[in-house]
Amino acid sequence: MNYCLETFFTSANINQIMLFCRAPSAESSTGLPPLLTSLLDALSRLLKPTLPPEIHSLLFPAVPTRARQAIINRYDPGEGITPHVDLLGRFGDGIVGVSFGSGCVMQFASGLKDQAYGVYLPERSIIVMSGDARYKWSHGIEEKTMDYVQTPDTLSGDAGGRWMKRTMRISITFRWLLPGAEVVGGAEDRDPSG
Ligand SMILES: O=C(O)CCC(=O)C(=O)O
Ligand SMILES: [Fe+2]
Repeated sequence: MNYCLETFFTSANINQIMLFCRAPSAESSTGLPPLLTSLLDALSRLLKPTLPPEIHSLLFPAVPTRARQAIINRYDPGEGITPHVDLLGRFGDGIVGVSFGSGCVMQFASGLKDQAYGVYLPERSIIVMSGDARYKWSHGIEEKTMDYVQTPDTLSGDAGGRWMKRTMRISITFRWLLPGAEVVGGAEDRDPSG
């Protein structure tokens, strides 16, 4: 969190940073900053026991052959992101992200099924999107300063949920760039889905 604030979010009007890294074999690739590389290593380690092996190797291949993007978003309380599916023409399957500083509810909606769910992403939690979650469901964050959350202790009883106040949240999300998509430029590069 402090690294991001000191390195990237040095002024109030910067709230999104994108970093790109080519596949290791590519010439002139400097790679991601060491802190993000260590974060990826930690995610790989932490998720190994829980993710299905094919999803784990999709996210953390032994030898990456594709270019990767890290997108870092900063949200002050009350800010959010419009529901979207990450750009189909730019990003591949397998998205992994971490919340820092604050939790928030992420809304998932499926137009096809006419269904919507809010999922609380606690601070320091990891989210993985793949398959239908990546392609068929939109995700977004409502512009709120608090989220009403049912916690495990309230789910079963009738005590209801709890209001969780948002503080500044920084998310770091890693996505694969589709072949050719590592060539950056043009108006579409700044959009709600990054
Ligand atoms: O802040 C987040 O966790 C989500 C960011 C996101 O969906 C995006 O940048 O495409
Ligand atoms: Fe997204």
